[in-house]
Amino acid sequence: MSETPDNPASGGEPLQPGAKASVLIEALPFLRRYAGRTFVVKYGGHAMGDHAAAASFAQDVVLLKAVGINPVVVHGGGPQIGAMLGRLGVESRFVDGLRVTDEATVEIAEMVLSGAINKQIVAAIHAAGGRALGISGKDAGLVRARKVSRETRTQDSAIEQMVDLGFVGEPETIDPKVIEMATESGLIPVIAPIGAGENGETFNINADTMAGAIAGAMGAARLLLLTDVAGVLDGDGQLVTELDEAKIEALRKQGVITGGMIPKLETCLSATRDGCEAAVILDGRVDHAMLLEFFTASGAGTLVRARENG
Ligand SMILES: Nc1ncnc2c1ncn2[C@@H]1O[C@H](COP(=O)(O)OP(=O)(O)O)[C@@H](O)[C@H]1O
Ligand SMILES: CC(=O)N[C@@H](CCC(=O)OP(=O)(O)O)C(=O)O
Repeated sequence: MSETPDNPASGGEPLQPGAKASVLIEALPFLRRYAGRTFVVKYGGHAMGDHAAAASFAQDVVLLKAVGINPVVVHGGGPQIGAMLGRLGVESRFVDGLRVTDEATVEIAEMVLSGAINKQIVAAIHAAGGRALGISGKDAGLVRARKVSRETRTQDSAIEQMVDLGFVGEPETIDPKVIEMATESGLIPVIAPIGAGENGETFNINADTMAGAIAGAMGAARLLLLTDVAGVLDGDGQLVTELDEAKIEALRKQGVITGGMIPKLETCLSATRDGCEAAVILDGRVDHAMLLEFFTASGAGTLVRARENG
């Protein structure tokens, strides 16, 4: 389908000229505020969906770049790693949202993340008219990782025990020079959540954690976590539009925040403590979710800051 101004790739009725002008005027304060700033976008495996969803995501990223914002994409691929492990007959399990990663698993995780998915996203950005550079945390010393250990409770024991997660890592140091070089050259960095350890070993890093560490180290204006829910929901299933550390703690005590949302919110808090201005959890399945978040006054999803007005 050809993309003319009156035949947008996203479909729908063309806007009247007056409405088009209003949309652009509404975006003006946001364009002025964020020009030249870095937005770290975490694109999760669940949010990737089908070809159309990937194309819509890529268009948003290219548009951000075109208006002078510097998008940095960090991607996941948990479901896709799971599918490949299944095809190869390798069993997999999670502890507190982290995949227990033995030698065979880390090899497959790197192949899926740095190979297949990274290049699919690069291709989608190129198809949308941008230029992307696909790398992992291993490239140019971007992420030095260290091993993660977890204390957890087994079903039949009340005692916390250390669980060896194998080659699961977390960023220890970040050297964002390669990101800055790419950005200054007009490229959009697309980063797979794989890092190298002190002795050259490969570590599998949770993609939220990777994105949060990069956003914090770069002092990003925003960390955007695209997932498969509208944002953080309260006990009545209603979207919570703003959260700080105290409110998160209260929701946790009520048992409202569970599963993958716990590490996600921890990532948001640590990124904002480290220097990222704010994090937003939003629904990556919604067409053009990022544009709705950035360029409309009402925003979308849940905005997280370490402190209220922080
Ligand atoms: N209070 C909450 N609000 C929204 N989602 C929640 C909440 N508590 C737990 N969740 C769960 O967190 C999930 C998102 O985390 P996760 O599955 O790790 O996402 P991703 O794979 O995109 O990183 C949601 O699909 C939902 O099942
Ligand atoms: C250690 C660990 O759990 N790594 C993740 C990396 C991918 C990821 O985080 O992908 P999503 O964002 O799509 O969940 C994994 O192996 O699934």
